[in-house]
Amino acid sequence: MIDPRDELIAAASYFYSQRWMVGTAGNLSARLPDGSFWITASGKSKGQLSWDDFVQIYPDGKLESANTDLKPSAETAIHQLIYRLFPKSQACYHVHSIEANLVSNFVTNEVVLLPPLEMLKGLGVWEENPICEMPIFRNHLEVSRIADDIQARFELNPPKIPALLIRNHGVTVWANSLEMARNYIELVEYIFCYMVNTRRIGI
Ligand SMILES: CSCCC(=O)C(=O)COP(=O)(O)O
Ligand SMILES: [Zn+2]
Repeated sequence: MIDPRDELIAAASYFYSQRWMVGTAGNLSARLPDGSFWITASGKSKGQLSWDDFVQIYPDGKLESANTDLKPSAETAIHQLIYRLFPKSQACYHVHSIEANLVSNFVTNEVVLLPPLEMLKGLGVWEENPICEMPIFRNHLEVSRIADDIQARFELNPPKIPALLIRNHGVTVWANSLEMARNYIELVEYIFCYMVNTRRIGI
C-alpha cells in the first residue's frame, strides 16, 4: 500500500505556494483501507511538512503519531464527520484563501449561488445553466459545533457539490481520491476568484 503522506505533503506545499495555506492555516487528510486516516498535526507550517507532521486517527477515535507532543488538527472533527457522511470519500482538504473568505460574505444566508461556469462539471454538475449553491456554515469557536451544524444540515439536505464554506474561515472539499480532492480545491478557488473579480468589475 502506498503511504498517502507524500501526496498530502505535495498538495500542502502546492496550496501553500498559492497562498491558500499560509502559515499554519488549513488541514489535509487521507483515508487508509482499514478505515483510519492520516491528518496533518495541528499548528504545523503547511509549506514544509514531513511524514512526522501527521497523526493517524482510527475509526474508534484512537490516534497514533510519531511523538506524543503531536496533536491532530483542531478541525479533525470535521474530517471525521465528512468520512462518516460520505463513506466513499478518500480525502478531505481544507484551505483558507482570501477569495473564499470574501465570497463567504457576499451573502448573509446559509448558501451562496455559484455562477453557472463550465468549471462546475469538474465538481460533478453536468447541467446546462446549472443552479448550484455552496453551503455556508457559521464559524463557531468550538469546532465540534461547526461539525454538529454540518451534520444536521447535510443529513436533511445533502449538498450538490462536495464542498462547503465556513464563513470568514475557509473552504473544505472531499473526494474519492487525493487527486480529485486537489482538483476540487483548484476548481472552487477558480470559481471564488471569478466571483470576486465579477464584483470588482461590476458585472
Ligand atoms: C491560523 S489557522 C487557524 C486554525 C485553522 O483554522 C486551521 O485550519 C489550522 O488548524 P490546524 O489545527 O489544523 O493546524
Ligand atoms: Zn481552518
